[in-house]
Amino acid sequence: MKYNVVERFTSINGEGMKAGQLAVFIRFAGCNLRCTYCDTMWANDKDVAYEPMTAEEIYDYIKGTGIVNVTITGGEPLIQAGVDKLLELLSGDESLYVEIETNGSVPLKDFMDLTNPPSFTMDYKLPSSEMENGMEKENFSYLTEKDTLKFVVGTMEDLERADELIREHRLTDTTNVYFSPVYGELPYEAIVDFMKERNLGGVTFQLQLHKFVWNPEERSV
Ligand SMILES: C[S@@+](CC[C@H](N)C(=O)[O-])C[C@H]1O[C@@H](n2cnc3c(N)ncnc32)[C@H](O)[C@@H]1O
Ligand SMILES: Nc1nc2[nH]cc(C(=O)O)c2c(=O)[nH]1
Ligand code: SF4
Ligand SMILES: [Mg+2]
Repeated sequence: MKYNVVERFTSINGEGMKAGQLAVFIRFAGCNLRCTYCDTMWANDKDVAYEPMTAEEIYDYIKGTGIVNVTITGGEPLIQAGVDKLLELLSGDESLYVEIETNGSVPLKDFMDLTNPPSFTMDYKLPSSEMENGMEKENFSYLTEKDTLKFVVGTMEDLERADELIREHRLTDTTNVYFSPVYGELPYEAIVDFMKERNLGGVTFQLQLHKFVWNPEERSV
């Protein structure tokens, strides 16, 4: 079994609960969605160059870095054939903290009986992504305090929809809820003002750190 790896690199994690910490990134090719704002659409091009790697080769690369935080991303990692086998291998190494960045369209129930499961950082695609119809709402019930639900917000309509979902599904009671701005869209102050007006105490506002350390277009950072 080989996986189509378009990027493998070390950096600081720019997002989520491990933001600011060193992490190893494995980025897979291909995605089943086409978000309007995607900053990694190049990885979803049908002709994108990739390095075929076995699960063992990926594991050896990760261990060779000496970094314990691992982010498996893409593209969409959970549509990769045999990804459960890779996750099983990685989950066998208790010294690793494995995070999966996933787009909310793939049923998480298929990954619930992994020993030592990874931390799922799951998007819910809001209206401005034009991909909300692809969302698997049942996934909300699989997210726990070890996971993250990320709302990437580009418009005030996105914020209103996120607030509606947070309240309807009581999301901040069960998982870590993040607001992350679509880069260059809404003023950050507008998002914080919205959080204050709606008393969204359980939500974490994040910025993609790597887009402030490097050029926002830079790859492998
Ligand atoms: C490139 S995606 C790959 C993982 C998965 N396909 C997903 O969408 O969650 C990684 C993260 O970057 C976010 N992202 C993509 N483009 C962005 C942008 N222009 N501004 C802010 N976040 C963005 C996605 O929403 C997702 O949370
Ligand atoms: N530094 C850095 N941190 C990240 N966290 C999640 C990323 C992603 O593209 O999934 C990412 C990324 O692309 N770069
Ligand atoms: S799901 Fe993720 S990789 Fe796919 S288009 Fe959207 S942001 Fe890009
Ligand atoms: Mg990224």
